[in-house]
Amino acid sequence: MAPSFHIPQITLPSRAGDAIAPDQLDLLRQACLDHGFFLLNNEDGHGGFHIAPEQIGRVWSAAADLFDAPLDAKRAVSVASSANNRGYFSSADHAEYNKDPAGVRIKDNKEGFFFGSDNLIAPGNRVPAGKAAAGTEMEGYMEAGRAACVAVMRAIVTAGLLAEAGETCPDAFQSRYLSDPVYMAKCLKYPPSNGNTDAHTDYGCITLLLPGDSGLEVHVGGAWHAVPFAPGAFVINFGDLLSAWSRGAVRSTIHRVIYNSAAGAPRYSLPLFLHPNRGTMVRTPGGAAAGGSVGGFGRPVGDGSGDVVVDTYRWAAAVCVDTYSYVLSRFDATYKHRAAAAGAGNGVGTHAMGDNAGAGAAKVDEGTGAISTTCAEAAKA
Ligand SMILES: O=C(O)CCC(=O)C(=O)O
Ligand SMILES: [Fe+2]
Repeated sequence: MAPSFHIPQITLPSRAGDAIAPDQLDLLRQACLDHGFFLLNNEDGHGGFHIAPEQIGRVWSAAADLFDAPLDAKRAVSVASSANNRGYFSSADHAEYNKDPAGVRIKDNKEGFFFGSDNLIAPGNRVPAGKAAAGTEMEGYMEAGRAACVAVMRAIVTAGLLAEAGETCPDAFQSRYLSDPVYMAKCLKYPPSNGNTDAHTDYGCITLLLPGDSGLEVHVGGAWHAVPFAPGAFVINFGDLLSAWSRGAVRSTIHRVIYNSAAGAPRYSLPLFLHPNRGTMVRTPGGAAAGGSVGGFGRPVGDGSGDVVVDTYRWAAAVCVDTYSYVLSRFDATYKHRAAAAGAGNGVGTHAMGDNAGAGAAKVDEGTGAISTTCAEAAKA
């Protein structure tokens, strides 16, 4: 049966250990099971997560400032000329990745700046000459967004969605996997007409998106649905890695952006992608090859509606995935310069795992499985 389509707006505490309201936890759990999208309130009061409106205002100004740099200055810090995958990119720097279930093609024509945490390949973000202040603002926003992602990951564990991986304690989960997470943010700009992002799934654990306008769509129940735009709220969605980690309980769903502005304004957006600490191994469920259901959640491979969650099960066999190598493998698959480097054999793009179990098998460590945890906080939930 096709999942129901409702995108709830949820309030979560930002402080580790603060209780999550039971009704909010229920909404979050259902959204994860159905389609993996919800809106996260960014508000103060009743313990709600809060990034100050002043900081949000500053980061939007910083985004506009970065793109205002002359094209030459942007190209001088091209992601293609960086050793750590940082800097300016356009659709020309990306490999094709359209995943529209019906094969519909839209032209991806956004541009962006890629920022990352220091533990992602090597430290050092790159911004055009004269834009250092905007870069610092983006880095400050990434820190605030990282905390929001950690709060959501704790809620996922509290909601029991990682129980099949043996993870039921938010404190243990946070200290084991999120004490020094790997993360990246993209500062994106879409043109006023036909501003698009191809249909895709995100590949990591959690995406915290600050959209500047409507245009985001998600494929559920065989059809595209608009994700509501609520100014000031974040959109949260989940990637292939968390979907696999949760044995399919948390959905990684195909989405895209189609943007046309009546006012002739560009669309800016700020997605932030969080991955666990380097060294984290995740045991995936397998099952895609057998075509059977996966884990006690009984999630079938696809739901017959066309919004096949096949990437959830990108690993046909149950394997232990080195999450950091996996992230790099996705860079190799999606950024042309990294694929080229891998082909040239210079060692930059040699993480050829992730898309198929065969290549991933080199990274398998079957001895590293999930670790059971229980604690009072989970028991309370
Ligand atoms: O710009 C948006 O609203 C969404 C972008 C997105 O899906 C992504 O970067 O993964
Ligand atoms: Fe995305």
